[in-house]
Amino acid sequence: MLRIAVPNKGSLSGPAAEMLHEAGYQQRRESKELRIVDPENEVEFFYLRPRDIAIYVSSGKLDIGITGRDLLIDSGADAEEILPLGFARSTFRFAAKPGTAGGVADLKGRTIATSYEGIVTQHLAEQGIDASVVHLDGAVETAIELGVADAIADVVETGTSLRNAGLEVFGEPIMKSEALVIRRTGADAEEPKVQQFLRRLQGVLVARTYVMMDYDCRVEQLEKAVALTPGLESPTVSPLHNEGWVAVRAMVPAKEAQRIMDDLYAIGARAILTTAIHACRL
Ligand SMILES: Nc1ncnc2c1ncn2[C@@H]1O[C@H](COP(=O)(O)OP(=O)(O)OP(=O)(O)O)[C@@H](O)[C@H]1O
Ligand SMILES: O=P(O)(O)OC[C@H]1O[C@H](OP(=O)(O)OP(=O)(O)O)[C@H](O)[C@@H]1O
Ligand SMILES: [Mg+2]
Repeated sequence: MLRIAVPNKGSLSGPAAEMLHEAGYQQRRESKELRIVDPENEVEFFYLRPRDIAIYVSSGKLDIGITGRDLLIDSGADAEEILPLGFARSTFRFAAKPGTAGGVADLKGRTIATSYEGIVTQHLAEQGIDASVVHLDGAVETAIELGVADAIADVVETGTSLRNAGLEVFGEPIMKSEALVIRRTGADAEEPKVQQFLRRLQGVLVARTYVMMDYDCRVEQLEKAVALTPGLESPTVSPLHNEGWVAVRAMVPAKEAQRIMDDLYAIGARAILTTAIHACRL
């Protein structure tokens, strides 16, 4: 049975459960459940604090886990990413009151509050900056106002939390994060159960990113049309009863679907339809 760590709270937990559900796995019914077994799929899910997941996975007691790249790196645990999942995207940045700091060099001798002490300490060491780091559990934006720190280092997504606290980012982003599937560093990459799990999640990612497009076009326009919709391998082209016409079917990126439909229409394609993909194995 494959043993998988899943975030039990916070920004990662809802989207992770949703993705696992879309991949056909049973998920817990109520938020207090700590562990469930999905016998049909031969997996067991452990609902753990997002921060602890890399540590469990690195211990080898759990095979894989879902966590954020920032949490993985911050933990210092001996685990590595094997599949980025495209949700909980964020950057990790320094921020301070406007005008107090222009770059990381200005942090020399200052105090920085953060919930990600590992990332910040490592980054400051790499930059050769001697500064103090204060660990806080959350809501670090308030630390400056209350005089606990001169600057903060925190997760930034929309920037709303910083704006609300009257703070401004400075310096280059320290890292970009998103949700990941992780495993113990150097664990068997070919393990069939792990591979099957990854294929299912990849199927969800593809189903979310692509739509299926169908259209009819004149044979003379086929080359131009196929250049607009090359598909993943190559589009399916079938004859139509009307001579001189073909039906074409190809996967296209969902974000580009409307533009592609306009371009196909402009070269004479008709009956252009898109349909959602619910699941797939490439
Ligand atoms: N507003 C956000 N937008 C996108 N990702 C976020 C956001 N806040 C946190 N994350 C990501 O979520 C992960 C942190 O999860 P965690 O549950 O520890 O914190 P949280 O989502 O802030 O929840 P809480 O602080 O309420 O416990 C990190 O990978 C982080 O990058
Ligand atoms: O740039 P934004 O879109 O505002 O998102 C970033 C904020 O979201 C998270 O805070 P959360 O609400 O989880 O509170 P926390 O600080 O207690 O973790 C994170 O710690 C930032 O404060
Ligand atoms: Mg938080």
